[in-house]
Amino acid sequence: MSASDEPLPEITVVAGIIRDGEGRLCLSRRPEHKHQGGLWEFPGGKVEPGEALDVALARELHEELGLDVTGCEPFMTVRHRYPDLKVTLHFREVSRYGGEPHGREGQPVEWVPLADVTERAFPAANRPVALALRLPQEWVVVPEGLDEQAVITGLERLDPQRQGVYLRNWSQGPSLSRLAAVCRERGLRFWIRDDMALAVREEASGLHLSRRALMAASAAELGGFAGVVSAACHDSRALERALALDIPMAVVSPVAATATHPDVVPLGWDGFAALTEVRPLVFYALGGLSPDDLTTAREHGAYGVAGIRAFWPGVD
Ligand SMILES: Nc1nc2c([nH]c(=O)n2[C@H]2C[C@H](O)[C@@H](COP(=O)(O)OP(=O)(O)OP(=O)(O)O)O2)c(=O)[nH]1
Ligand SMILES: [Mg+2]
Repeated sequence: MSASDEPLPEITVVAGIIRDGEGRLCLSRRPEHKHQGGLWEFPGGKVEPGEALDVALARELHEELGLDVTGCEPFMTVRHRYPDLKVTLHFREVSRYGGEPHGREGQPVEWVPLADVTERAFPAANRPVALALRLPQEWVVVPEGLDEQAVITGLERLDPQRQGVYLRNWSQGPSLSRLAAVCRERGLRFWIRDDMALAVREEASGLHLSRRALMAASAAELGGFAGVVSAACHDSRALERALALDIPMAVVSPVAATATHPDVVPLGWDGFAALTEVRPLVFYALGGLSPDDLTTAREHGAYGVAGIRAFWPGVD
């Protein structure tokens, strides 16, 4: 057996997304002599055998930063293969803690504004998490059959902190400019379908590629887009295509059965997890879900949930 055939060591790590009152993130710098030394990280460390993730995170953040963590929720999971090590990184949002973080092991610790986080040099596994921090946890597809005024009313009720919107059926046609203006004015992140020139012109936050556009796209062309490109994916072929094009976000469906596609076999959460595992993208789960499925989605490799009617603000 040659060295390259030997199985890589594998570790499970838990790391904290810790914010202060101004929304800045707590980052620390890894000591030079450690794996990925000198790079910035979300504080945390290895999970011990049989240890629950919450317990491991509280222990690590106490050891490394002197924090007392009393609440945390799943944020996202990234699986990454370094040349010398396979890591499963469970990132968790720290929702309640006491104390002020300080480097108890001599490591530099800083509060970094969200806009500056991507400037820091991170280990390669952190790429999806650095992007996810800037993305909404709910990706809302505008339902069909509404008139323009009803869409505007809905857009005005979405929460820009938590939600982004896909102007799917409105991506072409005369209403688009008016709807895009409402989104920009409200600071609501919005995606346009397939047409990159239009997405640039409307200053869209994102360009969402249907399967057909995904298969036809070129990396050179997409590289010129400053926003976030996402891809509609139903199978590993589409995901491989997205990876080859360096697309950072994928909307994977259908997780559950939907009325709109009764003939399609749903992935189920296990199928979703199998499809997304070991692929360094930011995933949204779509199909038969509601906003209440966020935690389940995050436990199966997604960062966010996507949907149509169950996410669209009701008109009362
Ligand atoms: N904490 C943390 N580790 C990360 C991140 N990104 C990333 O690739 N890693 C990798 C680097 C390491 O291989 C591994 C974390 O292991 P570690 O050496 O910090 O573990 P530990 O805190 O338990 O330290 P030790 O007791 O083994 O010295 O995960 C990240 O954002 N935060
Ligand atoms: Mg550590």
